[in-house]
Amino acid sequence: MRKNIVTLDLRVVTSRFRLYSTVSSRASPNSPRLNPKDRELTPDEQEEKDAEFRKRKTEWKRRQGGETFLDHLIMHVRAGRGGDGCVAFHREKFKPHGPPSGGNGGRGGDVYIIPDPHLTTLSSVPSHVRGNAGCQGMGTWQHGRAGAPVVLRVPLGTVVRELTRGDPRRTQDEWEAEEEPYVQLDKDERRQRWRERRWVHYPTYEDDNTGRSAFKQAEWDLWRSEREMRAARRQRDAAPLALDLDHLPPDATRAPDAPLGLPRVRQLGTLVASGGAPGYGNPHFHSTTNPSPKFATRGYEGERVTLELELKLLADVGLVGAPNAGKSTLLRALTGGRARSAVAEYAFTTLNPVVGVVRVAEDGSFVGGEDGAVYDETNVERQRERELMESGAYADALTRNQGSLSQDSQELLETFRFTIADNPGLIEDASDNVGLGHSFLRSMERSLALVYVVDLSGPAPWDELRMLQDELEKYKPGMSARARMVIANKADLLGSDGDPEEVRLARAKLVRLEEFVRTDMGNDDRVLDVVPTSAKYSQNLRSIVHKLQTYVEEARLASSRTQSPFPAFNIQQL
Ligand SMILES: Nc1nc2c(ncn2[C@@H]2O[C@H](COP(=O)(O)OP(=O)(O)OP(=O)(O)O)[C@@H](O)[C@H]2O)c(=O)[nH]1
Ligand SMILES: [Mg+2]
Repeated sequence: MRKNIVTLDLRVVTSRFRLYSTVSSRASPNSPRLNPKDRELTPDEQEEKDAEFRKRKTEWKRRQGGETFLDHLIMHVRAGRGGDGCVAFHREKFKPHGPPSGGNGGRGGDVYIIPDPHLTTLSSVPSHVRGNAGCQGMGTWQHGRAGAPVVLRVPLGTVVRELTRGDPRRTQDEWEAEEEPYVQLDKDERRQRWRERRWVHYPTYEDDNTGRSAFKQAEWDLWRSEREMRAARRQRDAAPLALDLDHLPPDATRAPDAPLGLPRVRQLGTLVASGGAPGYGNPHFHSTTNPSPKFATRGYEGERVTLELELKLLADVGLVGAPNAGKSTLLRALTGGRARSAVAEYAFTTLNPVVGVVRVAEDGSFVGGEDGAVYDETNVERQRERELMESGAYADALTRNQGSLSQDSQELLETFRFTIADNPGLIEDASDNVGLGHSFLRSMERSLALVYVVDLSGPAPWDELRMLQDELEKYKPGMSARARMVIANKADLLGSDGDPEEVRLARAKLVRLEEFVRTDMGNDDRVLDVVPTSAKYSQNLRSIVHKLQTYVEEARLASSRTQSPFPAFNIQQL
């Protein structure tokens, strides 16, 4: 009793303390005790803070040598374990020997995988996944709750492969893992262990159970069903999982004949590991010959699989260039500012590849590509936007829908569309993980065409170009053969003041670059196109889009010819 009072007192003290602490944390913002760090920042200070944060992030990422852009991952998945069955008997007044009433266990939780368009790298995807276990059955016929499914979200464009037996990176499956500790034991001991793992006995009845014929029969049945489960698992090995998650699953919907008002079914994606089978409660073993079964079974382990995840970005064209060449600016200009790629004057602004869609109309114009539109650094644009907002310029502005009406007419004429990927900057010796490394090039391996972006205002764009080509070759021999064009960006910086001498020098520089490309970079069958442009001021973008469209069309045609789903039609056979 004394002890209870002390506990009660303590509780009062803690609740008072809690009350006090909530009051003090809600102090008014003008209170002199407020931490100066919590003061609201002015927009300029906020901008500065953001820039500082982004720079620190870049530095951190550079120190990792690009290894934080994960496009390859080995994932170990374990589905949930099934819940154990329960041994219980019903108890009621005037009924001393009630019927068996132990509930079954719950099924172990499954593990599913689904593509998510909001993710861009595999770094947020866990490498070890465990499903939720099913709950145990309980007395009074209460079945255990099934384990909730785990849904793994991976970026759109992820390829999932199950590792098969014999692959050193694969971990044991559930049956192998269960047997491993007992390999050294003799037959009787193994049988004994198996029994311990599979059965739940009514307290003190274990020895009695094992001598009964009903138990032996149940054991034999269990053994047979287990053999079938093992065989089914082995069959699964023969057809390992292979998924190409490059399409979003259709919207979550009801079945067409479902009654109105029923909630929509949540999309779970594809099943990768199913949860373990649950154990049976003792009523399952009830029969005329065994009216009072004092045993139940335990749940099984869930499936264990090892998956290899690889992220392939689904871009038709990949931009390759040194840091600060203007790749992100170009992507934004080509997509009318829709692709959200950060642009800033410091190197390695882009940390992960970003994909944008270029939509081309019949007359060669493309959505958003007005001549002379300016795509400045992202923070400058944000600042300008904020100033407009504060000046009230948006008060009478058209809404987004009204504004896009004029664009809609253009979109109606859209005849071709392709995707283009902006990449982090590539520098010399990226293959030794300098800068951001070059692991991001893996996602470019399958793109139909590569485009070099160089800074024409730099001292020697040709050296930059040679370095880019060498790095591509170091990453994968033959990769540079996929390059089709050189974009000489920042042409606006040359001869901009109209001085004829400057203009002449700029022309000479471009001619020298073209000469270099023709003599040193072309392969036997084709010479790369060289196009001067200014991504920032949207100059000469139409011809770039036209050329890109031609490359993509050619490559799509070639690949559809090589992988035709229809066998060649032979008229002689008719
Ligand atoms: N004058 C001029 N400046 C440009 C042009 N294109 C880009 N810039 C500027 O060059 C700087 C770098 O541009 P980004 O687009 O971030 O370059 P990036 O190649 O994506 O750089 P990383 O992401 O760091 O590899 C920014 O300050 C841009 O405003 C251009 O055509 N003309
Ligand atoms: Mg960039």
